[in-house]
Amino acid sequence: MSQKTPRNFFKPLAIGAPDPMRELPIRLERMIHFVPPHLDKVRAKVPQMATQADVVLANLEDAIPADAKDAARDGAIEMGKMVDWQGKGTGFWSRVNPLNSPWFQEDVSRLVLEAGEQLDVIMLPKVEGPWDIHFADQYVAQLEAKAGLKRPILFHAILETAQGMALVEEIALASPRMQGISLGPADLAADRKMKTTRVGGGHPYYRVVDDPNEDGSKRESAQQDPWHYTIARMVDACRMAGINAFYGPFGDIADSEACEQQFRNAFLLGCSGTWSLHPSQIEIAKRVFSPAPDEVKFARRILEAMPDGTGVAMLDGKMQDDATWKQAKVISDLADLVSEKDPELAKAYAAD
Ligand SMILES: CC(C)(COP(=O)(O)OP(=O)(O)OC[C@H]1O[C@@H](n2cnc3c(N)ncnc32)[C@H](O)[C@@H]1OP(=O)(O)O)[C@@H](O)C(=O)NCCC(=O)NCCSC(=O)C[C@H](O)C(=O)O
Ligand SMILES: [Mg+2]
Repeated sequence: MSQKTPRNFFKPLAIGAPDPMRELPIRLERMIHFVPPHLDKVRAKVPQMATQADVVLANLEDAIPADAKDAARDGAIEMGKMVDWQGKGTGFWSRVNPLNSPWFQEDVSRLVLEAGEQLDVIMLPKVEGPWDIHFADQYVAQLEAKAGLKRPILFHAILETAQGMALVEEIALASPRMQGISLGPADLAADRKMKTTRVGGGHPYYRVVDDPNEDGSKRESAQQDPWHYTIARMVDACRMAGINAFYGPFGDIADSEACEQQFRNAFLLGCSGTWSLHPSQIEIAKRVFSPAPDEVKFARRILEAMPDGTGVAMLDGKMQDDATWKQAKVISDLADLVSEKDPELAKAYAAD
């Protein structure tokens, strides 16, 4: 047997560690905002970021130079103390270095021992299979016990290798700590030997061409989304495991239009949120990952038309039944969550 028995699945992995969560906390996580914590100037903006973003993440991995890893770790721990994260309702996460790096052990031990009370989620990069989650799970349980934590720290895996992709379902199910999974399009592209230097988004050469025209005139063509299969599979794995799927980074900070479209495709396919690498992407993510007022109003009309969620109804010429009721519930529940945090949108959702 390669799986734990059902009774053992929810047992703490170390004596004195907190009980694993049976249900994930319901949180609004439209964007995970990346902060380079070794930069004093950017770290000073963290209290302001905490009022704007749903989640603020101290990044210790890629984009942090090797000679700044210690300073980034110190900065991450300071970030934990800069804000009353739980009081504010903003998530505080950190992305640690990979398990095979010289930094992983100290990243995790210092974060859990010195900022464990504040830390909601550890983001684990380059997860290859469930064994990576099991190792980190056991290690964090020991540290939680040592720190006397009462609330378990959750895990978020990044899909960045072909092997991780092939085992995404097993990764999603590996531990009750699993909160979600993000796409890491830059590392995944490299590992798959895709021919691109971009961080997410489309590519001008990835397209389909219309059939030839009889008059020999120029054939139309359109760009396709090279991430469609990956995101759809990630969403299925996550939702099967009862955890959340996230898009990931969009590296062309200047191209806000393409960023918005990539985020929107991910939202429509089932993702809960994305990453923001620059303050300008926070607003884009907020716009995209909050349902549109028109959609919310129509969803609520469906719920009202079928109060017990069964039967059939017609609304504006469109058939509604038990399945569309469930779709409407997804949108209406998300709107309720957004409304708790965003009075402007709450008003827009309530307006006639
Ligand atoms: C991408 C950046 C290096 C751009 O920084 P900069 O050139 O300073 O941008 P601006 O001049 O436009 O900045 C305007 C002001 O905003 C502040 N700023 C910039 N970024 C942030 C931020 N993330 N949080 C808070 N504040 C920020 C600047 O300091 C300016 O302030 P002021 O001077 O007072 O006006 C930079 O945005 C950055 O470093 N972003 C994070 C990059 C990152 O984390 N990359 C790693 C994640 S993606 C990845 O790892 C790939 C993935 O794993 C995969 O495999 O796909
Ligand atoms: Mg990466």
